[in-house]
Amino acid sequence: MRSSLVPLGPPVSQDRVITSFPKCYTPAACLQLREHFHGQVSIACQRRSTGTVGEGRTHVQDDGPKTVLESNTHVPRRLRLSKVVVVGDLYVGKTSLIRRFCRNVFDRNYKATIGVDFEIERFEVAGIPYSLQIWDTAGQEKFKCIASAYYRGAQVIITTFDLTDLQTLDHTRQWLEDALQENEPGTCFLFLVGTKKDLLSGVACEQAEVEAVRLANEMEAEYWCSQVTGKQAHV
Ligand SMILES: Nc1nc2c(ncn2[C@@H]2O[C@H](COP(=O)(O)OP(=O)(O)OP(=O)(O)O)[C@@H](O)[C@H]2O)c(=O)[nH]1
Repeated sequence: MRSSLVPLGPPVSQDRVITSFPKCYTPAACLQLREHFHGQVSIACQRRSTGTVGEGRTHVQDDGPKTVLESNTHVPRRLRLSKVVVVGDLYVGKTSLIRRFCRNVFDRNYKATIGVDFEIERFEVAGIPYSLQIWDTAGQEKFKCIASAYYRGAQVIITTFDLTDLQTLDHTRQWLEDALQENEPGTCFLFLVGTKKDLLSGVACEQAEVEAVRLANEMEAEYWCSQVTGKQAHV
């Protein structure tokens, strides 16, 4: 079935088109992909998940109700969008992580984030356009109150620390607490990300990761590590 939503902007890059799903999230579970699903239910689901998308009309014809979502390019449509907030101490690599993910670049020169910044990354999930709005916050204490104004309404909180500096891991609990304070309990997916894995190896790395996994379990977050340098970038 053809997606009835009008994509905004240029086509989504191939690596952002998601057609395979983890167990339980099969394409068959997506209403918009079911050929014989009742049109009115499909349109209701599309509306529900987007708020305002789909200025559709329902035509009742002789052979039963048929729903047509018409693309009206003059009417701005709201994107399906999730807000991701990245927090953590200064210099741990938040900006580098986001820039590698969104632009596939890495810069060794440190330029402190002033306040906040954000990137929009577009995906296509089961034929439906979907975007992540990724907020990069400043780690410097003096910008904390500016950055924290942007924590509200997050669906995902990524708390970062530097694997080579375990003090930054100790501080993650506070960063997470601050971000959670601005959001309804139980509404955010939580991740703890250890950065700069390329700078650490052997026992030191194992020890840092054991500690991080333990803390992630306590925070009910999922632990990941990253290295965003060179061609071996890995998140
Ligand atoms: N070797 C290595 N260096 C990294 C990695 N990620 C970031 N860096 C370096 O670490 C420094 C700090 O990175 P940023 O991404 O600017 O740190 P930040 O957390 O955004 O800093 P603030 O904006 O001050 O909060 C930069 O010099 C980066 O080049 C990594 O995976 N490996």
